[in-house]
Amino acid sequence: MDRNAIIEASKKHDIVPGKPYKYGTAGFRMAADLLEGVTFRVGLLSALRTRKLGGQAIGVMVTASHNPAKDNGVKIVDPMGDMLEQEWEVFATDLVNCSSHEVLADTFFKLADQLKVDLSSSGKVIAGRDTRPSGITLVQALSDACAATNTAYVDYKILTTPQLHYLTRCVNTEGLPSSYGETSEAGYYKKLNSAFERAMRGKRISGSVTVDCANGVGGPKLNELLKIVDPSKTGIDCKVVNDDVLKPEILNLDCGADFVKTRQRAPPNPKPQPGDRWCSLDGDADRLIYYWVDPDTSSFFMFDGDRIATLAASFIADLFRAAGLEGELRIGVVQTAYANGASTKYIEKHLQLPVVCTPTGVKHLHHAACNFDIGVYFEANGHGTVLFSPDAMQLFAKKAPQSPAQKDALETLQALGELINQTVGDAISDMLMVEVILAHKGWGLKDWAMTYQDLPNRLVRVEVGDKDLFQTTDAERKLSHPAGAQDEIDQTVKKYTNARSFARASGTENACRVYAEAATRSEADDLANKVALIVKQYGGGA
Ligand SMILES: CC(=O)N[C@H]1[C@@H](OP(=O)(O)O)O[C@H](CO)[C@@H](O)[C@@H]1O
Repeated sequence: MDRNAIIEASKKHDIVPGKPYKYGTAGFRMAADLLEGVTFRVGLLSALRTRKLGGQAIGVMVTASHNPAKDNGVKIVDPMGDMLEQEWEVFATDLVNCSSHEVLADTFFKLADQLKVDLSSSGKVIAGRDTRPSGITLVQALSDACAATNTAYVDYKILTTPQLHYLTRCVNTEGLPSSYGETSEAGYYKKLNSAFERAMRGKRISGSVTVDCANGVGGPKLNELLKIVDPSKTGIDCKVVNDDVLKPEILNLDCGADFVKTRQRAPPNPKPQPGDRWCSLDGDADRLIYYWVDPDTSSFFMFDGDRIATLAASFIADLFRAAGLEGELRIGVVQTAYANGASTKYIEKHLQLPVVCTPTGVKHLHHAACNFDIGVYFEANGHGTVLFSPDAMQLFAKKAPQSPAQKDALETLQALGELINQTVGDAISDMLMVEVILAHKGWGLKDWAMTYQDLPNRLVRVEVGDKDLFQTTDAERKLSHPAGAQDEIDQTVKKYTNARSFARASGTENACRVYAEAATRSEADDLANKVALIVKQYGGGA
């Protein structure tokens, strides 16, 4: 491998030196012009990682996020489709923060040495990007890094984030008994469609579902899937809205999962009619939020990640009982501190399932979910999935059913394991899962809404002088630094009924986040504002 080739390629994608960057909650995030040099360096890291893993392919995704002007991201996907191993996040950070092209090339060779990577072996990187034009120059930086390091490179062009995770796993399991599916976008649709039909088991979906696609990549991809879905088999009636990807400026504008979750209301356009079942994806189709306007009360009701997790966990636990598997496999739910306290209580007390709390970011939830035979994980914002361990899948296939009901439950479990994306939270796959579960339970949204009542809550973004002053412990539920801040938060929380509040530095934005919940709306709002003031006070001046 040629040092000069790396230096020359790096010069084409200069990086604006500034503050040090860290591999955050979901990869590196920053304005597109800065991200170009970062993406080149992510390519170098991937060239090392694929070789370290014996040539298994590494995925790199350039993604859409909430603010198309400022907030762009690049992240690395490991061979089985899960997030980059944490130890390697540090190496990624080291490469990104190199001060010159020469230092970068030297650091690359030094890391190869340190990690005992054979640079003469072969490696492979596959890439995907969202619908924004900035993605084109970003993947060019990636492909230049691969060329300079003799790494095979395949550009899958525009994809949803979960599709790239799917493809990464498929490439690496091709021809193996553990093959995850056909390594193509068409293979992804085929797998979903066939598992969806099998999971429905002749049940019919009642009413239509309207999917707001945030004017992001989920729109065209969902339309692709719908081309092969046969509604006569399941009764699915899926209407796709906000699927215009030709105008990048309207991505996530007044629509999408993040809009619905943070504003706690439906997108203004098109406007849902009372009683209609709606859901929203986010810009790269890895988050999902359901909602409706209750025709009886005319009030807006949202089914966020916590609700989707409880729905999935209760259905799968019922199937376990029906299949005679109780006690044989462990089901658990993984949440973050942002999960509504009422959902946690419902899972522990009503469903009688264990709950684990991890730091923010699906990489943490995913790893914790792997510790269960069936691990249901969702962030409150609608990002999550259900992981079925290989042992669990084998048991469903092998166990001899004692009755037609057991056979039915075992086959439904098997189909769910195929339908639900096993690599990462996938809004399209999760949406089909929700439709399957509602149809099996014979539930309308009212039934789903009645399972428990959310505690009123408020999430506030607080700009501070230095967010890095804020360090947390206890799965981000407490501040260890700055000294004194947590005591003040504790004293404030005590003054409210059924209250909980915490603060942490965002891993994707230059700000802190404060979450508060309490018995009433006004108490939750008031508490959030008080804690935000404490954070501001300790935040090192704006
Ligand atoms: C409160 C919240 O929604 N935080 C989001 C947000 O992370 P922050 O580290 O809070 O900025 O972006 C992450 C990546 O999309 C997502 O995983 C996470 O849930």
